[in-house]
Amino acid sequence: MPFDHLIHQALLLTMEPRSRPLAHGFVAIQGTEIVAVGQAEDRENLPPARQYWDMNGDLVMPGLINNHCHAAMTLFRGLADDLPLDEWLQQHIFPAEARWVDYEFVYTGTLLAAAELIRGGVTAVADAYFWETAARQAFAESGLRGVAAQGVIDFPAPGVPNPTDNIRVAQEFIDSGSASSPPLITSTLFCHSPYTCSAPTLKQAKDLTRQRGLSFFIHLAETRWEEAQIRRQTGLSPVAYLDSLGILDEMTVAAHAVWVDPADQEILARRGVKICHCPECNLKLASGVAPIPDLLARGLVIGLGTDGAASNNNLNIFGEMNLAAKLHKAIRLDPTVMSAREVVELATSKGAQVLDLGEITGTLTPGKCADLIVVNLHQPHLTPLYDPYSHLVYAAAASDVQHVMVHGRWLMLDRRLLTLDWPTIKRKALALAERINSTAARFPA
Ligand SMILES: CSC[C@H]1O[C@@H](n2cnc3c(O)ncnc32)[C@H](O)[C@@H]1O
Ligand SMILES: [Zn+2]
Repeated sequence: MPFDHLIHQALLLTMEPRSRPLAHGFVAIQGTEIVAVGQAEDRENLPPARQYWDMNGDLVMPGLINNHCHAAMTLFRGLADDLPLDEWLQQHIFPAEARWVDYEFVYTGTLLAAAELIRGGVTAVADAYFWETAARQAFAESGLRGVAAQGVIDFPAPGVPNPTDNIRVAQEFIDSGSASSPPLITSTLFCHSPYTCSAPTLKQAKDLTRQRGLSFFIHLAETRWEEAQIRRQTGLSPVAYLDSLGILDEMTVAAHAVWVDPADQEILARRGVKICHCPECNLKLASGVAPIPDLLARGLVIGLGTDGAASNNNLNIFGEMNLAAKLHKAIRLDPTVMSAREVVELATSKGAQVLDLGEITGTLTPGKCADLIVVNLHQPHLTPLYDPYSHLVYAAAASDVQHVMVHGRWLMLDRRLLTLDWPTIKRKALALAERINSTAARFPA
């Protein structure tokens, strides 16, 4: 029986442990699944395919994974810049969210984000926001894989005016997801932070995700302000505080982990907490630099994330790879840390493990889902090529992604989006932005 797609004549990165780049590589796909991977000479025993895709030497690799995003915040991009996190959040973003964020805002903003993510080679994303049912719907339409997490915070929030309802709303979101959501999207919750969620809220939220076997997400140890605040309130660091509540385990994903001293690092490693490194957002908000080489040396599983477009200000994982590779070299005065290969692993195979999707995606392996991207190497800035990992991290751009496939389905071919109606998304996004712009009290004090 013929299989569906044969992607061939590729420079292939499978991203399996210890794998090497394969020249004249191929990937055979049946339905949603990869059925064979190899080099030209291994093709002889393969049945014919329904469709052949000659990549003419372009790079084929697993899709990139964005481990931390607030997709709908694309509609707040550039609204408030050049501020520290506490001021950015409390005086600008929370008031703007209170005023503007509803189902339609989140739906449109997430479609806008999905377009940017796909065009940047992302095939799986972990999102967290309010009105997350709208985000889940938008992701489902886009064809992206991902985790949609309903935000939990002990303040009035969009769609959850009374904070005492926050866990109930998250539970309903999770349960409606397992009943009806498309198989590519997992539904869970995201506790905003140790400084905006009370101890009972954190414990209830963790209990809920434990009962359902889901990942628990949180912004953790992001700023020096947070560190000082939690120490003042509890006498413990943010990491030690969450550990004292029983929150930390291998199904906990901590975004940022900037202010983690060796004792915190030891706790994170012992509990098997997964980390999402967001270097660009941490630089822009001047939050600091997470000690990623130390955390990697302790064996933690780490992925990369952009955070939202209002604090980054893009959803570009190529940019995160580039920064993650260079930042730690400069801080440590050591160019050997964070090799290009290691950084591409964070953006692919390790990123999938962070989202508990390691069995499903993150490497080009027979039996896993066909989530892959094709990078156009036939360009001046990528010619000649000695080391594909080097080009991906130090030379390539998001716009070099030519084709994107998720779950055996092309989402983009020759940079044309196939699942999303870009003119409609653009029109709706501009209409919402016009309303935001026309308000005199854009930044209520
Ligand atoms: C419950 S998650 C959504 C919530 O988080 C806010 N947010 C976005 N980026 C950050 C960040 O880097 N640190 C803390 N909070 C952030 C977002 O505006 C939503 O209110
Ligand atoms: Zn965030």
